[in-house]
Amino acid sequence: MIAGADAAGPNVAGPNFTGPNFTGPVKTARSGSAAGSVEQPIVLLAGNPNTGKTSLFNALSGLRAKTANYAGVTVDIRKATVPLTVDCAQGTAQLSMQLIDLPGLYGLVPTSPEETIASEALCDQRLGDPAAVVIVVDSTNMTRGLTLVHSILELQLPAVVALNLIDAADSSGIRIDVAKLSEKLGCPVVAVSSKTGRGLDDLKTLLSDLLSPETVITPAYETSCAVGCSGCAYAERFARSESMVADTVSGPALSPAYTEKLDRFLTAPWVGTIALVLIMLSVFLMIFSLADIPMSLIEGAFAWIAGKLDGILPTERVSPWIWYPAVAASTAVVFAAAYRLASVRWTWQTGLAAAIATVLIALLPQADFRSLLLNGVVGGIAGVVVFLPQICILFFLITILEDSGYMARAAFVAERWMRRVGLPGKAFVPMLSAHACAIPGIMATRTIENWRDRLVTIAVLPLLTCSARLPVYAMLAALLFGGQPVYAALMFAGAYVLGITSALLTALVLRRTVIKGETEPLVIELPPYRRPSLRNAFLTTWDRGSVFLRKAGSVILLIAVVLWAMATYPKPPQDADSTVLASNVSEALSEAEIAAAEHAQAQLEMEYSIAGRAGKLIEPIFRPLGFDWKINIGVISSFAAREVLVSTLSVVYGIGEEGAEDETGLVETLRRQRRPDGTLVFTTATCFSLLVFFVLAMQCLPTQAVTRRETGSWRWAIFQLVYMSALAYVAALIVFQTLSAFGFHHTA
Ligand SMILES: Nc1nc2c(ncn2[C@@H]2O[C@H](COP(=O)(O)OP(=O)(O)OP(=O)(O)O)[C@@H](O)[C@H]2O)c(=O)[nH]1
Ligand SMILES: [Mg+2]
Repeated sequence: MIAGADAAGPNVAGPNFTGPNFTGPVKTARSGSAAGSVEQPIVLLAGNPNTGKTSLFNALSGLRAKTANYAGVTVDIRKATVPLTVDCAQGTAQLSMQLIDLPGLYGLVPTSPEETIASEALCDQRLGDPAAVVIVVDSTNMTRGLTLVHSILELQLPAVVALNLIDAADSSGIRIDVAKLSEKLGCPVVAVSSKTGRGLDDLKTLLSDLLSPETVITPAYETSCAVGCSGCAYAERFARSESMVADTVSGPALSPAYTEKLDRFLTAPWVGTIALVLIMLSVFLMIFSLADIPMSLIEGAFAWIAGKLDGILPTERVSPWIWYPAVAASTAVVFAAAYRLASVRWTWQTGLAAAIATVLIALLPQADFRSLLLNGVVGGIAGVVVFLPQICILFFLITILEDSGYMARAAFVAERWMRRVGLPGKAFVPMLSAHACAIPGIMATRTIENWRDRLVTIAVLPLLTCSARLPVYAMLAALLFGGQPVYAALMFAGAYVLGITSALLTALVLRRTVIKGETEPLVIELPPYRRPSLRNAFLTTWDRGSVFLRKAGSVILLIAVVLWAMATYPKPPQDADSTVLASNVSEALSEAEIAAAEHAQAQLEMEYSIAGRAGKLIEPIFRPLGFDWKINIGVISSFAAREVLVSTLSVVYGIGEEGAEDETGLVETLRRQRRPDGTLVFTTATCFSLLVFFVLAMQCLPTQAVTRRETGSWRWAIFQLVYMSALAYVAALIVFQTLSAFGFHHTA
C-alpha cells in the first residue's frame, strides 16, 4: 500500500509478530504488564532531531511539551501515561503505557549531552527495559531517518517505525510504499501525521499488539558490521537506507524549490542579517499596534474593579462583629486561590503562614485595609497584568517564526557574529529560549558538547531580554514614547539589541580572560520551510499567558502585599501638623489643597516606613543613576523577580494618589512625581538609565539556582550576579550622566 497523495486504504503495514519475518531469539513483551499489573510498560519515542517526536508525544498524550521547527528543542526526557486497549486471554483489557519522549539523536554514538540521554535510554536501558520503541522518521527525509532506524533495530528491541509528517510528504508529492518498506525492514511501519492526527489510531493499535501479553516477539536483525567498527557500519546502514528509499519512495527527494530560493536571501551574510533585523523590528511593531486595544480593555476592567471596591468598602465604622469575620473570610478565600494558582501544597507550615497572614489582615484598621486592597492588591496586580496582551502577541509571533523554520536560518545568520566573539553556534537555540526565560535557555545549553563553550553561554544568557523584563520595558516605553508606537517599537528593539550586544561582548571578554579556548563551529541543519501551525501558536500563547497570569495572581500578588505593608508600617507618630491639617480641612482649604496636603502626609508616612527607610539608606548609591528613594525600593524588590518593579512603583507611588491602579494611571502618576528640589523624577535621562539598568542587571533568584545546578557550583551563579550588577550600574551611570549633561531633564 502506498502512503502519499494517491494513497488509498490504510497507511499501516507490518508482519505478524509471530510471522516469518521474526526469527531468532524470542523476546516476550512485558510479561504481566497488562491489566491488573502496576508496572507500566515503557514505550520510547526515538528518532532524528526535528522529526516531530514531541509533536507525536503531545498528540498521543494530550500534553503540550515545547515543539519547534529546528533541531535540539527537546533536551531532556518527558513522560506521560497513555491508555491503550490490548488483546488478552479474557478478550480485551485496558493498559496504560508510559510514553517517554527522548531528545533527538543522529546515531547511537552520542556527541552531546542530550544525545547521551537518548542513546543511554536505548542502549543501556537507563530509563528501564523498554517494551517498545517508536522510531520516528521524517517522511520528507527518509534516507537519514532509515539510517537511524537500522541502528535502533540492531539493538533487537521491539519497534514500530512511525513515518511522521506524512501530510508534508503528501503535499510535496512524495509517495511511500509502506507495506514494502515494512517487509524490507522486518518491522511494522505506519504513516502518521501528528499535525492532522492521521494514522495515530493505527499506531496505537500496533502498540497495543506489541504490548499485549499474548504477543511473542522474535526479532533478529542483522548487524551491519560484524567487526563492529562504527565507520563502516554507518556506511553500510546508509547504503541500505538509500537502496530501501530507492525501492519504496517516489517523488521529489530534495527540499522544495521555494526553500532553496528563500534561503538564497535569508542565509546570505548581509542580506540575511538585514532581514533578521527587519523581521524582529516588525515583530515589535506588531506588538505595539495590536496590543493597544486589549490593553485599554484590561485597564478599563481594573479601573472598574477598583471603582466598585471603592464603592463597596464602607467609610463609616462597621461593627467589629461583622467586619472581622468578613475580612478574615475573604482573605482566606484569596489565599486559597493564590496557593492554588502557585501550586503551593497545603502543609502545616504553609497553612500556618496563611492563617497568620489572614489574622493580621483581619485586624487591620478599616482605612488601612482599604489602602491594602486598592493599592496593594488591585494596584499590584493591575500594574503587571495590563502587559498580558504584549506578552501573548510576542509569543504568538515567535512561535509562528519557530514553526515556519525561519529561526534555524536566524541561527545560521547569527552564528557568523557569534563565532567571532567566541560563542558556539549551538548557543543560538539556548539564546532564543532565553528570550522567553533564562531558565529553559540555560537548560538548553545541554546541546553544547564542549564544556567551556557551554560555560560561556550559561554565563551570558541572563543578559538576554526575558519576558519578565517586558512589563518594565512597556512601562518605560509608555513613559518615554506614549502614543508613538514606532518610537516605542524602536526602544523595545533597542533594549533587545543592547541585551544581545552585551551578551556578545561579555562572551568576547570571557573568552579572552577566564574561559579561554577554541570555539567549536556550528553544523546546523536547515529544515524545510513549513506552514506554521496556528493551533500550536495559540496553545503556546495560551500556556505562556497562563503562566504569566498565575505568577501575577500568586507570587507577584504576595510580593505586592508584603511591599504594601513595608511601605505603610511603621506609621509616624501623630504630630501637631497633621492634627492642624485635619481640623482645617473642612474650613479653609480648597479641594486641590486638601489633595496636596493628603499627598504630602502620605509621602511623610512612606518615608517613615521600612521600605522608605531602606530606599533612603541606599539613596547615595543610586543617586548618580538618577534613581530616587522610591525607585530604589523597586530596584531592591525586583531582585526577587524583575516585573515586580512595576507593581512596586504602582504601590509606592500609588499610595496617596488617585487612579494609579492601572497602567495609564500609573504612567500619569509617575510623570507628575517631583524630587524634593522640585525637579521631575522621571525625566528622559532617568527613564533611559532605568531601562539600561533593567536590561543588564541580574535580578532573578531562580535563574541563579539553575546556573548553580547546571554548573555544579555557586561560583558561576555568584559570578553572574556580580558582573551583571556591576555592568548594569556602570552602564546606567554613563547613560544618566551623559543624558543629563546634554540637558535631557524634561519629562519623559
Ligand atoms: N506538517 C507537519 N509538521 C509537523 C508534524 N509533526 C511535527 N511537525 C512540525 O515539525 C517541527 C518539529 O517538531 P518537534 O515535535 O519539535 O520535533 P522533535 O523531533 O521533538 O524535535 P527535537 O526535540 O528538536 O528533536 C515542528 O515545527 C512541528 O510543528 C506533522 O505531522 N506534520
Ligand atoms: Mg522534541
